[in-house]
Amino acid sequence: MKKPCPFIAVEGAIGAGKTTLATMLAERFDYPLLKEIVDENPFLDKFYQNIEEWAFQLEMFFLCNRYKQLEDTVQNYVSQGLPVVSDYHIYKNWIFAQRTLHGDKREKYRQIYHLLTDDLPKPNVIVYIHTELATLLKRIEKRGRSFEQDIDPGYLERLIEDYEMAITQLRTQEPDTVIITIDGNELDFVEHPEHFEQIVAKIKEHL
Ligand SMILES: Nc1ncnc2c1ncn2[C@@H]1O[C@H](COP(=O)(O)OP(=O)(O)O)[C@@H](O)[C@H]1O
Ligand SMILES: Nc1nc2c(ncn2[C@H]2C[C@H](O)[C@@H](COP(=O)(O)O)O2)c(=O)[nH]1
Repeated sequence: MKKPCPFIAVEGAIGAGKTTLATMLAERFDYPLLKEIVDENPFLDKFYQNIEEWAFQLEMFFLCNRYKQLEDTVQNYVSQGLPVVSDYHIYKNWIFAQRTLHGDKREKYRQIYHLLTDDLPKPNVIVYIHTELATLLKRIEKRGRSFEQDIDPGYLERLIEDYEMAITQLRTQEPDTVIITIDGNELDFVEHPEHFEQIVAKIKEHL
């Protein structure tokens, strides 16, 4: 059977190395790169100062932006049979929203999330970087975004667990999606070219 055109998403918690790896993969495979725009987000700074107060605005902002980006990606690449690599999967909206929203607001968000995303094509390959808290903290510090420097380690710890659960669920809910898990503590694709080659080889098995 003919394999579908690659639509690869790199996922993992904050600072896992998604953008770095997605950029390297796009270059290696010569695929267009779909990248999250973070610096223009007007709510992130406020969100980290008061999560309860700003969570709904922030989650809706991410959802609307990603919906627009995904719509464009489908139109420009996926529906034309062209490959693409992205540094996120749309499902991450729901992973974060379940962590940051509660009660009525979560339910409203859930309905809007499904309305917007259920009928959109999803990535057929997910490269999931699993990384421990200590590594995430180091990378967040290295990246140096001021608003992320005081992130509660407890929040990151819970996100790591949320990601683990979400990936397990996706394996069951979407058995046709290839999910490649990378140990982000052991495999250092930045410092060790041979580690990057291992990741490329694993992906190639599924293309
Ligand atoms: N394997 C790695 N080894 C060392 N530094 C890394 C590695 N992966 C990413 N980084 C660095 O960590 C920071 C966060 O990486 P980034 O790709 O922005 O993560 P994410 O997109 O998952 O939030 C950046 O400064 C990046 O250069
Ligand atoms: N509450 C949410 N925060 C999000 C979401 N997507 C990203 N983020 C935050 C996490 C980082 O501070 C920053 C950039 O994300 P990276 O994973 O690329 O480091 O934005 C979200 O959907 N909800």
